[in-house]
Amino acid sequence: MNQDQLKRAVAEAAAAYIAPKLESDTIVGVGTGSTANLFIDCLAELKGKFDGTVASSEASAERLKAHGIPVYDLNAVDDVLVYVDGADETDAHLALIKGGGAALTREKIVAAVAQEFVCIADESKWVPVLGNFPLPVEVIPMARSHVARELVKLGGDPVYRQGVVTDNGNAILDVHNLQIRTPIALEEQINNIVGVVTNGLFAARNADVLLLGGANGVETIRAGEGRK
Ligand SMILES: O=C(CO)[C@H](O)[C@H](O)COP(=O)(O)O
Repeated sequence: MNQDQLKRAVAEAAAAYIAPKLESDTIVGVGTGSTANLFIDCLAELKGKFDGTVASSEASAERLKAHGIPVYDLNAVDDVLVYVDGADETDAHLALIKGGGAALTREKIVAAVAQEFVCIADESKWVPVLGNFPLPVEVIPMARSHVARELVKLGGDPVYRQGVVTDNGNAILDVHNLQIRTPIALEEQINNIVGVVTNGLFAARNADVLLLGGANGVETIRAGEGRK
């Protein structure tokens, strides 16, 4: 299977994973990116079996609405049963790098609210140590140079993502050349830099379940259990 087929397989697996949990009042959190888009298409098949969704980006909200799936403001819902989203990298603890699609802040908010975070990824995203994928950091535009200098002090090489404005009106710095051996500590350290909105490490709130698509099909990996 090529990468697109693997993405489709994990999207279908996610729909099958959540289907038995859905009730008429269920709100599903929906992520952003090409894998999440395929999940949205699968979710359309389950329309009517749940109440609606909250989306982690304007792009995902548009795709959901195009399928006729209700999209709620997060402030209007009490509970998100499950959040399904892709990732740019995952380690064996299901700590993630996300934000390749610049939606990291809203993704982190919906993941924080959700009872369960199901990550969907193809095998290329599985890494021994996070950091080969440049770590996205969302910054308030006027703080961009300050934050970049602080990121250099942490050993990274920040690169301004030209021409990208997040859904929140902010800029993205992609931090290259980090070997992230203590993701929870680094996530906190970067978030403490004045001017940072958030960074793409999902380590303090990692995924609970990873549906990983590879040559042998889709593996279900639970946080704390490792790969069988
Ligand atoms: O974090 C994200 C968007 O901000 C995506 O989940 C991540 O970039 C993976 O994208 P794709 O499924 O297209 O490989």
